Formats: sequence, C-alpha cells, structure tokens
Amino acid sequence: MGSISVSREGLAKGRRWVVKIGSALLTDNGRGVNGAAISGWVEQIAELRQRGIEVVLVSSGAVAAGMDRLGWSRRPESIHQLQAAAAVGQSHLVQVYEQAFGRFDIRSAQILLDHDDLSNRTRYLNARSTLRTLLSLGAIPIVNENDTVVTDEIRFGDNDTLAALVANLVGADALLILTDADGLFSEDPCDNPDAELISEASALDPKLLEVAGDSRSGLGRGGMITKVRAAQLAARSGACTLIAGGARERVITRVWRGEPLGTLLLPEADPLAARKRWLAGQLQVRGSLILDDGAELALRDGGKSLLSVGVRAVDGRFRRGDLVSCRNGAGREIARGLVNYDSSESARILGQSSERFIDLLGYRDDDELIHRDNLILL
Ligand SMILES: Nc1ncnc2c1ncn2[C@@H]1O[C@H](COP(=O)(O)OP(=O)(O)O)[C@@H](O)[C@H]1O
Ligand SMILES: N[C@@H](CCC(=O)OP(=O)(O)O)C(=O)O
Repeated sequence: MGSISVSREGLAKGRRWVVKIGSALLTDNGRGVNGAAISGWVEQIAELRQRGIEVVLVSSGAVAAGMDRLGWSRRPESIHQLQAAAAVGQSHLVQVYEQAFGRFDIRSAQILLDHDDLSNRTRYLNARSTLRTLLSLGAIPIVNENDTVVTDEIRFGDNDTLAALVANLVGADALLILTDADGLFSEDPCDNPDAELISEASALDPKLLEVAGDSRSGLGRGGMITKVRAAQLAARSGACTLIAGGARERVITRVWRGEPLGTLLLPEADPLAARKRWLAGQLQVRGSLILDDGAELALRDGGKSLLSVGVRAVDGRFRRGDLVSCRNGAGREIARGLVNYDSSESARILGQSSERFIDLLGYRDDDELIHRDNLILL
C-alpha cells in the first residue's frame, strides 16, 4: 500500500463525506455520460457506505450530457440553451446513477439547489433536514445546481463551490473532489508536464491560489482555482478536502485507505473546533431555553441532542433555525444551537415528549428541539 501520511488516516475516520465528480470526468471528454466510470465510482461509494460512511454525491455533467443528447458539439453561449441542455442532461444523468446504485440495492435521490436555497435561512435548514433525513434512510443524495432556474448573476457555475457549501451544510468531515487532473500541481500540467504534485498543504495557504489555474477542457468550469476556494470554504466547518484524479483505478477506496494520492488540503484548526466556531459565527442569539438537570447532563456529558422534554422555560422570540442559548436552572449558559421550532411552538412542547408534537402542534417535524450536530457546548 506504500507510505501513508498520518493526516490521511483521518479521512478513514470521517463519518460523512461529500464526493464531487466534475464534468470533464463524467462525460468521457464530451462523448456522453461515461456509464462505466460512473459504475466504478458508485461501487466504491457503496463500499464506503458498508464501512459506515455517509456519502453525499455532488455530480456535474448535466449540461455536457444534454449537449451530447441534443447532438450539440459546442457548448452554447445562450443561458436558455444551457438551461435546456441541463434539463435534458440531468434526467439522463440521474437515471444512470439510479441504475448504478440500484445494483447495490441503494436508493439515490436527486437534489437540485440554487443560491437562494443556501442563503435563505429557512430554505437552508429545509435543505439540511432533507439531506440529513435521506442519509439516515441510507439513501445517497445526488446534488447538482438547479441550472434551469438560475441566471448568470446568481449561479455558482462550478460545482466545486456548491460541493463545499454542501459540506458545510451537512457538517461533512471530508470533501473529495474528483477531477481529470491528479491533484493540484505547482503549475497547470497542461502547460508544464514537469509540474509537481502538491501532496499536502493548509487549505488557507495563500500560495495555493497563485499556482491554481483555470479550466482548459471546455467541459469543466472552474479549474483548480474554484477547487482551492472550495477547500477554504470547507475548512471553515472543519472539513478536509482531497483533490484527486477520478480516472485513477479505485481512487475512492484508495483514498479512504490513506494512500498518498492527490492533494490533501487541511483546515488549520482542530476540525471540531472549526465547525463549532463556524456554527457560532453564523447567527445572533435570539432567545433562550431553560433546561432541567437531566437535559443539562445529557448535553454536557452525553453529547446528546436537546429534546423538548428537558426544557422548563422559553425566553425571547425566535424563529425556526435561529440561534438560541441553552441555560441551566441557575441561568448559566451551557450551550448554543439552531432551534427546530419557533418560540411559541417551543413553549407549547416544553416538558413534553416528541410523541405528543402532533397533538400539541398539529404536526411533527424534527424529534429534537436542537439536533446535536447543530449544538455547541460552551
Ligand atoms: N495548478 C494546477 N494543477 C492541476 N490542474 C490545474 C492547475 N491549474 C489549472 N488546472 C486545470 O484544472 C482542470 C480541472 O478543472 P475543471 O476543468 O474545472 O474540471 P472539473 O470539471 O472536474 O471541475 C485540469 O484539467 C487542469 O487543466
Ligand atoms: N451544473 C453544471 C455543472 C457545471 C460544471 O461543469 O461544474 P464543474 O464540473 O465543477 O466544473 C452541470 O451539471 O452541467
């Protein structure tokens, strides 16, 4: 297996990965969707799943696949034609994935996101809940940008940025970016075949952006620049990023084993601390929940989610998704987190178990008042 870098071993310990597959790889250099390659990646993702790793797939390729199906040899300039190509290509792309995952008896799910979905807090939380539910059901979400509704001003354009935001969204430990280059080189290898692979660096190292160039394939969008920026974004929530050659034999499995492939870009802080800081920096505190002793213990020592049954009082006015502080009986703040029910709903369900939510609220959404992934202990 060769030499293994210690920090790469951390990848195998990660419980949640985002795997991004770029256009250039997926479309077999413009000749339609590469079904054989997709089968190979899907088989390896199925292996990760068996090892208990939850995977969100971010897949490009809709426009390129649509161009092929429409018989267009050149990428159109007009946004409407690009959107039409994406619509034709996306349905084909997910069909290929669904078949491939079906061979392993794994359900897949299409998620199309746009900028508003990630910048509007309610939609952000809804997207997060759906992704989390899909993962808990053992399904593989397949994410792409919702190309048919986005305009130039608001589109991500490249899926590297989208993949990093999804890594933030689901609290991923690792972002694996598969592309047609074997990683980030000291120069674009298309310009200089002797360029050297950068094996490992801090995601925030400013020199990386100097060596990262644009895309050349005419199929991909962002090149290495957007991949380095994606690593910086992912690092904010504590995820490490690995950029690797997707055409390499069994690349996902080998990366999981810690083989020194590709470029590993690490967050500077301890991942958990970075994630919590990121979460804390997101929003202002809008209210408080006063916990009973049992709930305080469950949060502090048990690393549990906060359930309404352990809440004694609600203070302030807040909406679903707001940041609230959790205080003990003495009024001391012990945690902060993103709340799943607004202040009036929280007041109605306090002290009650989630089984009573339907009687008390008329609906039952999340079982937890604050999920532990969204909770920062102080
Ligand atoms: N320093 C670099 N190291 C490696 N590749 C680079 C570098 N600078 C630019 N590139 C280009 O980035 C391309 C990968 O990005 P892109 O075409 O956007 O692919 P994808 O569709 O997978 O996102 C490579 O094919 C390569 O030409
Ligand atoms: N949403 C677009 C992805 C755009 C794109 O090519 O992204 P990337 O492969 O990351 O450079 C599509 O599916 O065609």
